Amino acid sequence: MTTMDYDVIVLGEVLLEVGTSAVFRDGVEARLGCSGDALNAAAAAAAAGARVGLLTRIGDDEVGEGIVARIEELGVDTGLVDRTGGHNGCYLMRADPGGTRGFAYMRRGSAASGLSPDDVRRARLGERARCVLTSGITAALSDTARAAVLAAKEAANEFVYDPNHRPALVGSDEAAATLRAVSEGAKLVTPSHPGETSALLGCGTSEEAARELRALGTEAVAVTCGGDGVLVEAESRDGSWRLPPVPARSVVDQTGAGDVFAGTVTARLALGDELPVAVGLAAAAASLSVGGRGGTGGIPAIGSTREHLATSPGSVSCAG
Ligand SMILES: Nc1ncnc2c1ncn2[C@@H]1O[C@H](COP(=O)(O)OP(=O)(O)OP(=O)(O)O)[C@@H](O)[C@H]1O
Ligand SMILES: O=C(O)C(=O)C[C@H](O)[C@H](O)CO
Repeated sequence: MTTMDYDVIVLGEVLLEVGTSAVFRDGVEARLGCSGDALNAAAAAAAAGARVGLLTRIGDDEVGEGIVARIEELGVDTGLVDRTGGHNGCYLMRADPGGTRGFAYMRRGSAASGLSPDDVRRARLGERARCVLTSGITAALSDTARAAVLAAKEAANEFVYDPNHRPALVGSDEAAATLRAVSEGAKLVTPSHPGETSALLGCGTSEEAARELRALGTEAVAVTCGGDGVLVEAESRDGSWRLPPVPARSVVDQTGAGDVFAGTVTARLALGDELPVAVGLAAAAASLSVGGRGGTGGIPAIGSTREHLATSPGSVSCAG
């Protein structure tokens, strides 16, 4: 096997994150961070042991400097980052005491919304990465960003897609069309249930959604069901199988749990784990991540993830 520069390249936008525990008003206390589904997933993939590059555009200003420094601090390579003109995207994130969140975006016209197939061509994904991970949020940034997602699907050796539907960014018909366009031949698709399975696939159960995506030609599907575990359907198995929930030690903020799942499972598959092992580790990492604040606040190192999975009731083996 030839040596590649990266195990995983993640395509998407990094956002400034302004986190509060109250509805926004003048003078409310807030916590500033860096997040966005692409960074959350890339950081999780790096924490899971992969060599990860982020393919994105970041504003060529002081805020952008801070964002690049944070990406590197999270163990993610910035060699594919284009420091371009324009402002960085931002979002207000409110986490209620139970961990449920609300988002408000300020990202229209952001630097990363200029992502295009040219960025994908320049990155030489097929030569440089075992696996590419991107999402419905990336495709919703702009028409050119959606084209970049489609180009990434074509160029990638292996392609993982997290539908991450955000109705504030894109209508469900367009998001569903993108999901259908990228599903054929994808290595893995990770919709969440019931939100995305119903809005994008019109399915009432996780099993139905998994079957629908498999019929579109996806090699494997992992439907994430919040605290209720993960439903997996793959080529190599008879029908579907369900990973029991990996109970969280504490639930502070569920923002980014799905991104941590997607980043971890992609990393572990790229590193050669079998699907059941990769899914188990991803669920354990996501379960730990809800104990921290913000999209990158609670991402565990792989050792803690393995230990958490091993001590979870009904745990599956994570050897290897
Ligand atoms: N309360 C919880 N307890 C344990 N594990 C959780 C909990 N919430 C989420 N998880 C883990 O995270 C995975 C992803 O969660 P979920 O299905 O809510 O993703 P999501 O809606 O895509 O999240 P996001 O869009 O914020 O990234 C779940 O399958 C589960 O493994
Ligand atoms: O990337 C985005 O658009 C976000 O909404 C930021 C959040 O961290 C992300 O959605 C959590 O999954």
